[in-house]
Amino acid sequence: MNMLSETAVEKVLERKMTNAALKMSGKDVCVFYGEKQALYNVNLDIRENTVTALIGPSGCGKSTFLRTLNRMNDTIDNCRVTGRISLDQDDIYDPSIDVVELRARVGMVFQKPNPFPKSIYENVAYGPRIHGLARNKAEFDEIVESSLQRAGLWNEVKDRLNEPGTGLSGGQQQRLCIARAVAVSPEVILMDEPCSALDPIATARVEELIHELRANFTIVIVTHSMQQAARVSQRTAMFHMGLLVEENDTDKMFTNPDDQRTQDYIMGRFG
Ligand SMILES: Nc1ncnc2c1ncn2[C@@H]1O[C@H](COP(=O)(O)OP(=O)(O)OP(=O)(O)O)[C@@H](O)[C@H]1O
Repeated sequence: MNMLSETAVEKVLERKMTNAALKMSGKDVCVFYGEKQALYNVNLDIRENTVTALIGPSGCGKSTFLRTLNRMNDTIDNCRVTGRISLDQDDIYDPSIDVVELRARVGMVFQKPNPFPKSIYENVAYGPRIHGLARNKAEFDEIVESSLQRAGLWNEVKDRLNEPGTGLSGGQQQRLCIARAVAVSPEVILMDEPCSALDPIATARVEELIHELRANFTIVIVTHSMQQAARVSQRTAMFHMGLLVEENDTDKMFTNPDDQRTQDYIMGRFG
């Protein structure tokens, strides 16, 4: 966060953590791809202003669970979700839910940076435009600037807002995608291995950003990197073969996990 000192940010976060309210909740979530079941009765709470990391070996269902949180699975043919997933108590699979609005409230950042083939400015202004969040140029300018500020990218791009987003470096493109997600004022941001295509310096920058974004957003991140989960999250959920085997405070998870499978995974014994 650019406007507050680090100590001020820590204080805000500390206050928010102690009162962290339930933001989303999965109850008995099962997911099927055709005949194949990918998730089995997952129960997981996502707390406000908290970074929740989803970890586990390849194919365990982390991304599948992440995608249930904003119904991205709807876009996959033959994918079926059962159970209940709520956002502020409301069932997001209820037929009355407007999926476009849901995805504005629960935004997503993908593995590979995927800016639109448009200018940096337009990449950020696009969402606010389709959701009618600004009335005139001044309001769009304000959203674009504040979103780029929040994504820690403003100073690097403020003099070239009309240049293509695809001309930025990989790390800058990913921060542009984060600015794009932030621009529609989501409540929750889902991140599916957001650093897997980035070098260590760009990764560190995005991790720092995740830490700052927590003051204003609830974040759920899928990561293959245990070190990353330990660095960025406060809660960690460990999946194995479609089951949620453990959910715990991140510190505990990485020092003294309750489940043997978590221990084995953390020690590199499988996956
Ligand atoms: N579109 C799909 N169609 C059919 N099966 C799928 C599809 N997507 C995922 N699966 C299967 O569902 C299971 C869980 O996959 P998922 O991608 O959620 O795991 P993951 O833990 O995120 O894995 P990775 O770390 O490798 O990305 C796997 O067996 C996978 O093959």
